[in-house]
Amino acid sequence: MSRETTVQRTVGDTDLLRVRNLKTRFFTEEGQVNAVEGVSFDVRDNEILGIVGESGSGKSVTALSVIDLIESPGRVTDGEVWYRNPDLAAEFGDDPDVGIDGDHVDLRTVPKGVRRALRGPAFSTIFQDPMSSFNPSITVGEQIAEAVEVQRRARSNPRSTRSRTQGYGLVNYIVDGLVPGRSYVDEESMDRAIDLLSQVGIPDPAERAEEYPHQFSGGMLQRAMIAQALAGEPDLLIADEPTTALDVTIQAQILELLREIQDDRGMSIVLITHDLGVVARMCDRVCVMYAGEVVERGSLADVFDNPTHPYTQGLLGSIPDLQDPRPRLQPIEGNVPGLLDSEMGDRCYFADRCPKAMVDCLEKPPEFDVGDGPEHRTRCVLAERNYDPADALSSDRFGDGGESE
Ligand SMILES: Nc1ncnc2c1ncn2[C@@H]1O[C@H](COP(=O)(O)OP(=O)(O)OP(=O)(O)O)[C@@H](O)[C@H]1O
Ligand code: NI
Repeated sequence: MSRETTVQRTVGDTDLLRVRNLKTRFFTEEGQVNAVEGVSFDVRDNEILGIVGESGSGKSVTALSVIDLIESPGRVTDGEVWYRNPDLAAEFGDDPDVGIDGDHVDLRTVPKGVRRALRGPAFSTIFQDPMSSFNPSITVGEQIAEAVEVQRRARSNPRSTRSRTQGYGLVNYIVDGLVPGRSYVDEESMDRAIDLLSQVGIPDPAERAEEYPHQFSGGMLQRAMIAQALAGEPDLLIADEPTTALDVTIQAQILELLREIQDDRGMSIVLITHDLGVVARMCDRVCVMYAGEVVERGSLADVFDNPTHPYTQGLLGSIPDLQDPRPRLQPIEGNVPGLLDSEMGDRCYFADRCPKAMVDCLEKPPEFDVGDGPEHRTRCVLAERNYDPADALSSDRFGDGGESE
């Protein structure tokens, strides 16, 4: 599917994904938590997009919202997720309920089952903890072969994308519901699994395929998880802190591997990390998140060479030496807010930690065009005016406990 998509795509249209004004809330006993607060970004073909920010800034929830994996008490309440897929666009072309824009389909408007069916062949994910992606009682090879099999059955169905994806969804659903210990993968799928294990750099892949997850080291299991994620030949791989738990040497190897597979397959990666060193080394473009918003975005050079938002400046002020194993971030003073709707208010969320906060910041800043590159945007009034100490905001202007005395 991904190859066809590449051939058929509109000339000049390089956006695989366009996320617009995405909002995700958790409805908790303490109140409504605005975890994602109107996030917009694009993922291009063949790129690695970084999403960076402190813990609790909304990176993971943003990614889960894109692939429709938010669970109760959470819900995506607003926004659009435009995915480029000509087959899907043609399939739903005459459906008045589905948003279509050229080859792009707004996934928030397609049936749930179709969306679920896209996980695997369109989008796949890897996480910090590879153990969570594997069943401890089934061999690694079998689990990867299963992913291959599901994908193959989906492809062998000659009918339309809709029935194909629905078929996939159904199979996926059935596979998910089966008890552990099954062993029905055929030889061809197992061969493919072994091939995938070898592609991600696992030595003696045929032997390793017969082992169980606990027999793998952390780095090797991370590789196996990547193999599993590649089984469906996805257009987009979402990697959420894929190397955080690994030691520096293994981390470098896994990053190298991600770079390689991205290159070889021409796929796109969204790389979520709190580590600016990783962003600098891996990413083509960057979104900086704070308190559920993208506060600055642009090319790596835009954001790293000319950071405009004081939050980005703060993060970059704390960028570590890549060779230096000491702690990664010197935290900016103060804490990420709790994101309770009742405490957020209509202001710049960073103002109470910002060394350049002004009276203007009591109003919520829009996304400004920085003007130094075609796509450099920032949610800070400093894009339009200089800091003036006469307008400085004293901490007692926040009635919400944001003062840092
Ligand atoms: N199930 C939930 N219920 C309530 N709030 C939640 C839930 N899941 C996430 N949140 C809130 O959403 C916000 C964003 O969380 P998220 O996990 O996206 O942060 P993150 O940037 O990925 O952080 P980290 O670097 O620690 O992974 C946080 O304030 C978090 O408390
Ligand atoms: Ni996270």
